Amino acid sequence: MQRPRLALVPGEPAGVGPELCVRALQRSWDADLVLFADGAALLAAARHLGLPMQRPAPDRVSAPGGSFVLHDVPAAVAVSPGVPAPANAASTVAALLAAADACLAGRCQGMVTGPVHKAAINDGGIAYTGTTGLLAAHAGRDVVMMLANPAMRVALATVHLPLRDVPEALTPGLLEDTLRILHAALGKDFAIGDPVVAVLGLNPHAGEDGHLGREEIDIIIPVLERLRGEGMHLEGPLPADTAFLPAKLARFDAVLAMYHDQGLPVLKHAGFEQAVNISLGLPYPRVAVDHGTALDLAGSGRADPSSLFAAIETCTRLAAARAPGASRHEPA
Ligand SMILES: NC(=O)c1ccc[n+]([C@@H]2O[C@H](COP(=O)([O-])OP(=O)(O)OC[C@H]3O[C@@H](n4cnc5c(N)ncnc54)[C@H](O)[C@@H]3O)[C@@H](O)[C@H]2O)c1
Ligand SMILES: N[C@H](C(=O)O)[C@H](O)COP(=O)(O)O
Repeated sequence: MQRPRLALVPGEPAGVGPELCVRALQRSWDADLVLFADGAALLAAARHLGLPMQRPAPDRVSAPGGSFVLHDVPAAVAVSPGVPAPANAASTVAALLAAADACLAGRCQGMVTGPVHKAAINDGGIAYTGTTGLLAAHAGRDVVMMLANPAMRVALATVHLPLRDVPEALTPGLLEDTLRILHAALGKDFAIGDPVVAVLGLNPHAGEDGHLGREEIDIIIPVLERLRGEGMHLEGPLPADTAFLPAKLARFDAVLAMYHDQGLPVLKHAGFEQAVNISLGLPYPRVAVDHGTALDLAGSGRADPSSLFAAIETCTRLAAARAPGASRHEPA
């Protein structure tokens, strides 16, 4: 089977993304990496880290030791590590969309992204709630965010919303679409037959039979009953405070949390370094780091590249599993 070509996008150029990409370019992978980035910021990060980096040339292939293929998306103003410039919001988004276009056109077989600073993009005048939403709108698909590490997979019914907006956003339609996308991806991308999904309640103690909130009774339970009728193996709604107890978690292929901070603190606590963020439902595999821009570390050389490395490995396996004629295997 051919090695997949993966689009690698550092994300916010003033964050740790460029230096983590430079570290990735020192290693050999089972994929060819094509950088969609500001080449000057990458070269500056390499100089700063004292790592080799060859000037990109059109005929170059990626190889360990800093040789890389570049789709150059120059930043509007010089990059200063640790200080995002709103003027660079457009080029940060343009790099993500150029990589998405390469994936949609089949020139790349997957996308790996570093962290993006949501406030910097919005301060630059571009409405942006996250890269998952950007890529979903660009592809015209409904997409589900799922984070995974060796201990667990956690998908989210709602993502980057103010907490006060969550109950209203949690409609039967949204929940049903989310569960269908999650169920299909666990089968197609992760080769799990008849996956078991734990669905959390929204309220404390899953609403305590309606005494602590009615979303479980009015929204979640009817959707679960409907989808169970189609044969999906769904447990819940479970009280979130005990759903992650190891003995329970071991029975689930994935947990669906109702909102961002219901599920992600548990996952990130259990393994920040090895966790990755996978977009389910896109026409191509997209995997991101689980951490943010770490502006406090940018330029220090102390940022841990483990999540980016795990994202490259996961995306390589997902791309290989989707390749024509691929045998089915468990990719992550
Ligand atoms: N994948 C993404 O695009 C992504 C993910 C999460 C947060 N963000 C964004 O990043 C920005 C900053 O978010 P935050 O401060 O809440 O989270 P953060 O992950 O940037 O930082 C939280 C803490 O973790 C540390 N940390 C993060 N990455 C690290 C690494 N690779 N190695 C060592 N330590 C690391 C930081 O130094 C900090 O102490 C926000 O705009 C947020 O929305 C983006
Ligand atoms: N919710 C993600 C996390 O906590 O890791 C993160 O903010 C990035 O999401 P996007 O890939 O949609 O930007």
